[in-house]
Amino acid sequence: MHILADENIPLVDEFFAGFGEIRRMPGRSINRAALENVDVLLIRSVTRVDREMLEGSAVRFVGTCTIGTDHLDLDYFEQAGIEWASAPGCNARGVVDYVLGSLLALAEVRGESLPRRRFGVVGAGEVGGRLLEVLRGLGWDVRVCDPPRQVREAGDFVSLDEILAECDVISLHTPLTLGGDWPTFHLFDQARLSRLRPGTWLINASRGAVVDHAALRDLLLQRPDLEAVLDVWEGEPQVDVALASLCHIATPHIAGYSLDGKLRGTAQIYAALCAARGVEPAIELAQLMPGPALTELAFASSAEPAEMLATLCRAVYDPRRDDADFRRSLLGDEAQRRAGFDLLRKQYPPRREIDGLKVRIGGHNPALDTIIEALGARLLG
Ligand SMILES: NC(=O)C1=CN([C@@H]2O[C@H](COP(=O)(O)OP(=O)(O)OC[C@H]3O[C@@H](n4cnc5c(N)ncnc54)[C@H](O)[C@@H]3O)[C@@H](O)[C@H]2O)C=CC1
Ligand SMILES: O=C(O)C(=O)[C@H](O)COP(=O)(O)O
Repeated sequence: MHILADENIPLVDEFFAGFGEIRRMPGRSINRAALENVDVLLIRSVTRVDREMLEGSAVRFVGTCTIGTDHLDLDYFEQAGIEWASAPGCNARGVVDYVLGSLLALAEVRGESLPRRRFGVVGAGEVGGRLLEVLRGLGWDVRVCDPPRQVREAGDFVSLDEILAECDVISLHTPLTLGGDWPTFHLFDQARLSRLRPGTWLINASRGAVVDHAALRDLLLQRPDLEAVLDVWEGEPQVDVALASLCHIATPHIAGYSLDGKLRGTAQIYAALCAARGVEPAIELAQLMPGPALTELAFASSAEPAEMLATLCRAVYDPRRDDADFRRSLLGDEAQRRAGFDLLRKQYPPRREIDGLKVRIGGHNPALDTIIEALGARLLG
């Protein structure tokens, strides 16, 4: 079996060497010509895989080590009988940690208390669903908009109009879709953006084109009361530099880049290929996952809850560092900026997830216990 893999997929040898010969390439360079004799294609989000690329090739399995599938022509895969797999939920926790870090940064700079805000989560799947759980666990006021789920199940869902009218933090977690009943391309267009409540914070760590970038740029120029956090960009690796300079946090599509999330993505595709080939999985992620550098944090029971929350989150991940690195990369010309976008992602330092934390409290304080539980961290006895 011949496997072609994006060079940025970690642990490819450890998981896939038993299947055959592995060749690696930069994901953006994978094209039709590169597929000669390739049976299995392992990619990330930067490789568009469609009929034009695959027709006439030997590829019979496409695995994307990502949550998103908007870079795949799934209708064509179905027609052509090509098996495929994505990695649902693999890096969802990383995105939640990114949103938490962004909220803490915004609260600090605006001098605001997060529990006083009303949060709107748009899209409550793997990422939005986990975010919702954490925010509600913290006792914060959250509204959820997810029309596809709303038609399938009971729940306290609200419309997008209600989110716009009632929420002053809006976090977007939908897939990027062009068709269907609830398309999300430019879901936040000029008309919807203009309805943001005074002082709203808008966070997009889903896909760039869910927000109309030109409209957001114009709005931010007119409305200094608003704050934006963008991890994803229309047309990335090209970035609207003027828009980035207006954002409070701007990052190069790394919200989900926890080490745990990346390794889980590879492991999920390995499991899917094993299932597709009728092979019993022989490799376990737990054996390959390194231990975290930060093993434990300890607080006195007199710790102030809001400060403990910020300390816990920032000890594991603070997106302001990624924001600073990204802004420096935007100082070059366009070619340098595009290269910088990819390089920051390729050389991303290991980052762990907040729910892997172990926390010790010296004494009893139920408010602190609630925070630890909401974050999914482990309270040590
Ligand atoms: N920035 C990053 O590093 C990462 C970004 N992502 C992106 O985050 C997004 C969410 O990922 P998941 O939660 O795993 O996806 P998911 O498919 O599990 O959940 C998406 C949810 O959005 C809902 N939805 C669909 N259309 C909607 C609409 N018009 N309005 C409101 N809700 C709608 C769906 O019903 C579903 O519940 C995707 O775009 C994914 O590609 C995922 C991981 C990392
Ligand atoms: O999983 C997803 O979906 C994401 O957005 C990933 O974080 C994207 O990572 P790359 O595949 O672009 O490395």
